[in-house]
Amino acid sequence: MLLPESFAAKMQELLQEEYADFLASYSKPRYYGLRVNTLKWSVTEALDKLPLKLSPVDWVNEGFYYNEEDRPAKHPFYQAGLYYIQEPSAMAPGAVIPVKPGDRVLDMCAAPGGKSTQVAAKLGGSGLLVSNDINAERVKALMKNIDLSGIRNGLITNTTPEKLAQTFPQFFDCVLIDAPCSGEGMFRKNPEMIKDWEKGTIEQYALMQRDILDEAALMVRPGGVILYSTCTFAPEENEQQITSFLRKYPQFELEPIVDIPGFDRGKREWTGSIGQDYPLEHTVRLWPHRIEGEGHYLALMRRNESYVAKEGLPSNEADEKAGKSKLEKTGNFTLTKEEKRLVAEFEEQALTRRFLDIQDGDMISIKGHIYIKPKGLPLLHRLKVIKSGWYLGEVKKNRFEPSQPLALGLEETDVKRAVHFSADDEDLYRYLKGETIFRQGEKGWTLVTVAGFPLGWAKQVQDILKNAYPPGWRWLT
Ligand SMILES: C[S@@+](CC[C@H](N)C(=O)[O-])C[C@H]1O[C@@H](n2cnc3c(N)ncnc32)[C@H](O)[C@@H]1O
Repeated sequence: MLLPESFAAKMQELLQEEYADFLASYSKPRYYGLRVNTLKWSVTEALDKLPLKLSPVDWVNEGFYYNEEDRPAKHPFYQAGLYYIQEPSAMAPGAVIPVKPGDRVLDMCAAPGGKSTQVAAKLGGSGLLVSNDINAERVKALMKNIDLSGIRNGLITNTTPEKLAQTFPQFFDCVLIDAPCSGEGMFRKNPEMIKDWEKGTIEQYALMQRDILDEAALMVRPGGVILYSTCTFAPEENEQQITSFLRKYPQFELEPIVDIPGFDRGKREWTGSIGQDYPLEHTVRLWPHRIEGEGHYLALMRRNESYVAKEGLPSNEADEKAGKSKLEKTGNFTLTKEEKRLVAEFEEQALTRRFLDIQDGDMISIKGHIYIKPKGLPLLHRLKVIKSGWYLGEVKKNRFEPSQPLALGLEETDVKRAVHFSADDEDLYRYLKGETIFRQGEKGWTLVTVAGFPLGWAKQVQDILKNAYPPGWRWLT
């Protein structure tokens, strides 16, 4: 691989005697990884049932290497959200972030959802995950991955960090910033990134990262953490960025990231004189010549409990009032009597449980689209909200139509009717392609599964299983 000359020269200067090994790593093939989605099954069950040759990634219990030719994204288990395809080093931030069930977590730069889906598994269905990205196109992929993974306690937004900070002052236990960066660590995985790098973007990225970090600082509760990560080697975006942050926000302190064989420590010496007072060796560097994965940097910063905050928006009554009146104008979120009746009718016909037994949240209607919205959220009127919790389906004229995220967030035992296909059943492939399937069954909405794991809906009408697999999800070949 031909590396840009100035990049190579800078890395040689930084790495010195290690540079030869670093350079040699670019002649080796990249690694392929997947992460088991423990919201849906355990690692043991996955290892037992996945028809793939897997070997463990050292730094994440759910992470595995697979062989490229096995193409796990082409297996129906992928369509059931049983694993996420993720570059092994990219699993590190989600592995080290100290999220526990019940936490409130913000993933500020979330698309396409690698870290969000990992964090959601750590939350185990409780607490709140807000996944945001500023890029509307990328948010579509984020939404699909959140849906696929069966995440029910997630809010997806497409907004600026500034607006997030106005909405969520000192709100989160953990804020994850998987920052936009110059991407030097991804040259081997994606050589296209070299072209972007050659446009000379390190300084621009460093500014963007600084702005994102500024807003993040406002959203962490005392005692909470920020996990900052990049996939670049440039000290300007890593140790130097973190040093500037710590100088500006003395209420934050670096916390050591667990020692994992092969991980290197952040370097004070790469900050000139400014970083000398900060324990940058608590931060972590992943190098392609030291581990089986690409380049990354991680820093974990905890907000001091006892620090008296001057920042953060105090609750402002006038502002709350304006927000409420805007919400009232844009739609009343309480279900109408008719909507309640139709949702209850669906529950009665198709499910073994009531929605509100399944998750602790409020059922809301946004123009007939029914969600279970996580409890305890502030007013969201400043934000472009893409998805408010678990999307159950739509009330149409005289009927309720269940959604794809509903199917993927259910368990086999939650439904009255299901058709179970094995992974090699030809009818399963017909279903995934959107075709009608001829088979007998009891009339009504039927969950379709692969080996018991939900894939989507079909509607049994006489001897036909009418396919409700969403057009955008269908297999084309
Ligand atoms: C490294 S990628 C995130 C990858 C993602 N965390 C994952 O694991 O799949 C960085 C993301 O930051 C987003 N981004 C860039 N500037 C942003 C900003 N100011 N606020 C929020 N997101 C931003 C980009 O659209 C991009 O999707």
